[in-house]
Amino acid sequence: MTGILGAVLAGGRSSRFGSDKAAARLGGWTLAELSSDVIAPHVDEVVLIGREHGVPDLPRDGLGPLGGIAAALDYAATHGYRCVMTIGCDMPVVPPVVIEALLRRAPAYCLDAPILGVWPAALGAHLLSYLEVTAERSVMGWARSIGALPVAADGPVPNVNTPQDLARLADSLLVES
Ligand SMILES: Nc1nc2c(ncn2[C@@H]2O[C@H](COP(=O)(O)OP(=O)(O)OP(=O)(O)O)[C@@H](O)[C@H]2O)c(=O)[nH]1
Repeated sequence: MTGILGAVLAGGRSSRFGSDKAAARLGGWTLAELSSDVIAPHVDEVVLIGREHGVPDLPRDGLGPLGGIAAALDYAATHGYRCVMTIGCDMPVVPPVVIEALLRRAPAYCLDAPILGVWPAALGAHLLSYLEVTAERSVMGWARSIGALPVAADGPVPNVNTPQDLARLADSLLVES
């Protein structure tokens, strides 16, 4: 057993964005690269999870981010990791203090952006049966069901869903999008 796997969820449809969000650029880097950089200092390895990325999703459509988390937990368990920190590829800016709070309280998720969380790798089987027996697809719903602690960010955690979100974030950081 080693430490923590970092998993950037980079699948989904990006329908509100209009093209693959993971590849959109902010200040010269892709959103997926920036989200990887957010968690990289806190984990042992970072992988991208999604159909066209490093670790494939579960072979089942329509699961959304929870399907990506299930694929990450499976990768973590089969590679000897104790737990997984997940982040969306659309979360390029997160205060380090939020990441540290999540790691201290694991299992825990960010109240303002529940895809950002730390989960024991051993929960993979639980998540698979949860996806079988419920129609619930929100990460927060599953997080509550396992008793994960909500961590308040106490500040903005920007989430890029639309080109306007990206433009606003670029303006606030004084960089190009
Ligand atoms: N691996 C994986 N990641 C996903 C999946 N669905 C969503 N995500 C990721 O989860 C995060 C939040 O996704 P959403 O914005 O809710 O959904 P989306 O499909 O990307 O975008 P919309 O079509 O606009 O809702 C993003 O980082 C997505 O890349 C999925 O099925 N698999």
